[in-house]
Amino acid sequence: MIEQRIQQLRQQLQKANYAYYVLDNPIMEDAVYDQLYRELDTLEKENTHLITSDSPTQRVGDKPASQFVSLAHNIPLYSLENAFNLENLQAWQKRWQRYSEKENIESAEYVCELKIDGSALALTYENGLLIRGVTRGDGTTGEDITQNVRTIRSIPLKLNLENPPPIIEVRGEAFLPLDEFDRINQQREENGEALFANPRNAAAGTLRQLDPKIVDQRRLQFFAYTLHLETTDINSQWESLNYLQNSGFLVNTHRKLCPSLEEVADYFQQWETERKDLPYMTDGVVVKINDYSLQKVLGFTQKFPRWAIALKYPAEEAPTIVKDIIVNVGRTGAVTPMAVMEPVHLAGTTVQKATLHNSDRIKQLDIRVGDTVIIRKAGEIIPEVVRVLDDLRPPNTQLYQMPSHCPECDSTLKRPPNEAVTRCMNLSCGAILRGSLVHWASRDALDIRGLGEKIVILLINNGLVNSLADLYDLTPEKIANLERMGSKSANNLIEAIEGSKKQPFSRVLYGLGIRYVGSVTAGLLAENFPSMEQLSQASFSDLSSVYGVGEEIAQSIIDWFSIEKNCDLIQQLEKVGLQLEATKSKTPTVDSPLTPFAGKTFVITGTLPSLKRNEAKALIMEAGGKVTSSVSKRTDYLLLGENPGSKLTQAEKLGITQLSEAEFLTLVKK
Ligand SMILES: NC(=O)c1ccc[n+]([C@@H]2O[C@H](COP(=O)([O-])OP(=O)(O)OC[C@H]3O[C@@H](n4cnc5c(N)ncnc54)[C@H](O)[C@@H]3O)[C@@H](O)[C@H]2O)c1
Ligand SMILES: [Zn+2]
Repeated sequence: MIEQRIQQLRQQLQKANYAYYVLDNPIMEDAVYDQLYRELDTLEKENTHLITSDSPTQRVGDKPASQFVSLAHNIPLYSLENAFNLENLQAWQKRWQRYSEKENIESAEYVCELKIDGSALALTYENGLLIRGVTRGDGTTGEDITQNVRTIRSIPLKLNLENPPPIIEVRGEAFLPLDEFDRINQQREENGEALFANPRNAAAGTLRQLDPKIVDQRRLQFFAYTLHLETTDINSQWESLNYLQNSGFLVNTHRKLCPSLEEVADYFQQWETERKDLPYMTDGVVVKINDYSLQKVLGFTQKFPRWAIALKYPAEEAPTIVKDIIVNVGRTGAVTPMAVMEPVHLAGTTVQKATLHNSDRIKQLDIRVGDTVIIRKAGEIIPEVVRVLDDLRPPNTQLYQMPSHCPECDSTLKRPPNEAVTRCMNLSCGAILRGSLVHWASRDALDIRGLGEKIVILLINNGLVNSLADLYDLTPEKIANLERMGSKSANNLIEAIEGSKKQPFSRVLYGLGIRYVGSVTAGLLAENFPSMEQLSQASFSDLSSVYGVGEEIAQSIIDWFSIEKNCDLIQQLEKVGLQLEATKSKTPTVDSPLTPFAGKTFVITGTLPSLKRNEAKALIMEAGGKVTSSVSKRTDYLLLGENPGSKLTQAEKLGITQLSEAEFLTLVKK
């Protein structure tokens, strides 16, 4: 079993290496590669008899492709050990201290450098003149690309030194600045050529272009970070960087000399956000022991220097193994398949479940229990399975079939024509009732504190609640005996339920959980149809002609009121005293502190860093403002997110005030 996993991981990593190093066209994210690599490395360490010399853990990079002359490096170019968090970093410090028998020293001086995501080069200067430029290749042999290297403007052809040493070797990273990367890809798109996956691969591909003229047109740059020089004057990495800078190289200015590991941690955290504003890609921080004599004591493993480590930033994609596929029935009856996975760290949290959306998506992915999959989490959304790594599939897996019956109530599941979603159609299904109650009590709906999923399950299982309206028949006596309840919390809960009767009509409407009727739509509907009576009588065209209410929503409302059970529910809710009519809306006064945007018109464009569109809309409306979809002279504010569209251009033309999410939120909170 383990032997087979090791075999499969090796094959998968070799394939990835070939695509990455030889074709400059990666087949997976770096973070996914890194994690599969770690899995292999751990398995090999636990089973040392299974290590083979051709394993990807035993060598650096891959053999270069053959168009260029191969050259052996005088001094090998090593890879860097990876750390993925501050604990890894501390463990590394302990390791090198033990190795150097310097366990007693508190710490050491470290040089922190940004880890530039490009391609490593080794440059040789004889008597101050550039004579050779070689790629890293597999670390021992690279390709002679001197002609191409000569086109890079930040690489001096002649060193800026009065008495240059007879021979010096400089290493550093060739990279493409982001704007240049965009320009090249734009041009490639216009020419119908394949696009580069990322700036690193574009840089590596460019360096290995056979035509130096093309290389010259793509403005590669180079940061120098390693100096090999036979001299006694330079005793540390920090001094060598300054020497490189004085010799005419571009050395990254964001380097920092840190007296201890705490400063390293600060540097790492600082650049986690600031790196996003840099005009080039970085994927971490390289930490190097400053003192050359200590570096010498530590030396190298087969692959890495022991005196340096790359601390990488968390990724949004990671591989993991599927342990089970389950389905979840939501409050609308929608059946959502979910993958249950080996827990994995992703963008700062541990993840165990990912959505598989629906049966079409499952078919498309062909995901099976036992598969290794890549999951992704973008922003705050539930993680999803991006794809299956076929090469890592164990033998004898079974095709996954969606269940034909509801796991809650056992009624037959249906998939309406033209819909991707499978549904439980049984309106008395326990899952639907449970989901409806939780939604009813949720913050944006009736906001009933203390009525969470656990209590809802208890109420249903004890036969106390069979519909939303039953909540209002509960008494402290009826619920005081429930598990973990007690008389105090029983009283509180009943009080909270009672309090929900004062919640405005729009919240009741939202709380009903009619499909597509979110809290913003509920607000719009309540404004245009100020009572449940009026809403239930509204025709399709009445509904769909309301600004912001589309045909889909209109149909969904009509469908909802056509179900007898729903109409009964409305009657019961009316009887128990919920607000089924809107109270006269007060016109907000301009300087009311609760309505800082009274009468102001907003347009939202781009992706906001933390708020969803609907949340932003709701905040604006709560603060007395309104949201329209296009910019005009009447627009007061443009709420500006990332990748804005033409609305920004329009707003700039009209001189409309722009707000970032942060600025907006401070105004809202005033
Ligand atoms: N996506 C894939 O399929 C795939 C395949 C193979 C490798 N990879 C990636 O490549 C990595 C392994 O490649 P690697 O051996 O080049 O190691 P590495 O990228 O983890 O670290 C070594 C490299 O860092 C670079 N670097 C940037 N700034 C530096 C600085 N200031 N000081 C020193 N070095 C600096 C150098 O190019 C050096 O060669 C993996 O961790 C993985 O992320 C990805
Ligand atoms: Zn059901």
